[in-house]
Amino acid sequence: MVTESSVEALAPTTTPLLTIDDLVVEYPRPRGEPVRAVAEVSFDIRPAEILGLVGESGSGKSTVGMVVAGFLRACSGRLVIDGSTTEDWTSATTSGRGGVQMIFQDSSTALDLRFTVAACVGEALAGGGRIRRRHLDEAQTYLERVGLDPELGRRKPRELSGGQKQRVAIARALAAHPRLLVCDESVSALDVSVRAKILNLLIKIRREEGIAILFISHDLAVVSQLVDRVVVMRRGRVVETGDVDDVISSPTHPYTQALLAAVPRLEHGLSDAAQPTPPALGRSGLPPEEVLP
Ligand SMILES: Nc1ncnc2c1ncn2[C@@H]1O[C@H](COP(=O)(O)OP(=O)(O)OP(=O)(O)O)[C@@H](O)[C@H]1O
Repeated sequence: MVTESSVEALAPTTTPLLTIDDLVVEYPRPRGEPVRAVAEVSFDIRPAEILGLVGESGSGKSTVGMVVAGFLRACSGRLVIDGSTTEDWTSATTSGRGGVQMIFQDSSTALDLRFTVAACVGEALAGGGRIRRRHLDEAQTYLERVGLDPELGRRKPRELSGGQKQRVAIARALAAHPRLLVCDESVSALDVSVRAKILNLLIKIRREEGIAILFISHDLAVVSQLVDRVVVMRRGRVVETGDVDDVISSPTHPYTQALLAAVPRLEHGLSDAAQPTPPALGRSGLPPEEVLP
């Protein structure tokens, strides 16, 4: 378990957990030129850091997340994760990349709806092998870790609420012992109070388990509550990167300024008394406390 002081010791001079250099991704088309979705994207993620990836729809965020998680091949570029370099993109597989787990907006896509909740988590513990009694028993501890009653393990995913399903998806991801969690619009479909609870859970996971998180969202207001640093993408390219406090208080790129202007509750800064106070993140490198409502 990573303690607060050890997380502090990891930031920010430590070797990055993940480095992406000059990533280029194209989607082939049956006819005509391929679609270039991502061009020359570079950034890194430090151990136990929460990095936000923001931008409007179609800016390439999910594409980057899918490459990081190993579900999609890049055309060129370099990805170093935990010291091992990927340049041969033909090695990307549908089973994803070791050490990285991805959680989507619709958790149903990651859960086998025929299974019980315990079996969905147990499947990850079984590592592709047969799900045994001990995996189902151990699954209960993972359900508890994400704040679910282990009794829910007997249900099928369709018998759960959206927030509960998202917790199961997180439990399943944790069961695979990732170093990095890619969350792609993972809270976007949830109502405000459930969303806050899931954000708090991600904060707890980072604090207690030292897992880094790449948090993909079009919603700067949500991102500002959670992340240490932010990468802003537009039309497949990175336009701005920085500590979230700096980017929100003094955005340098006109596109970031426009994105911020489109978020009324951030317009007058994070200290707006009408809004929940976001955690003091970024500069200190300290893990945040659970301050969300
Ligand atoms: N399978 C695909 N085939 C062809 N083009 C694609 C495919 N998937 C995405 N694209 C294109 O790649 C670009 C980036 O898409 P991507 O989904 O990565 O953006 P995004 O920022 O995650 O958007 P959103 O927030 O709407 O999910 C877009 O122009 C999109 O139309």
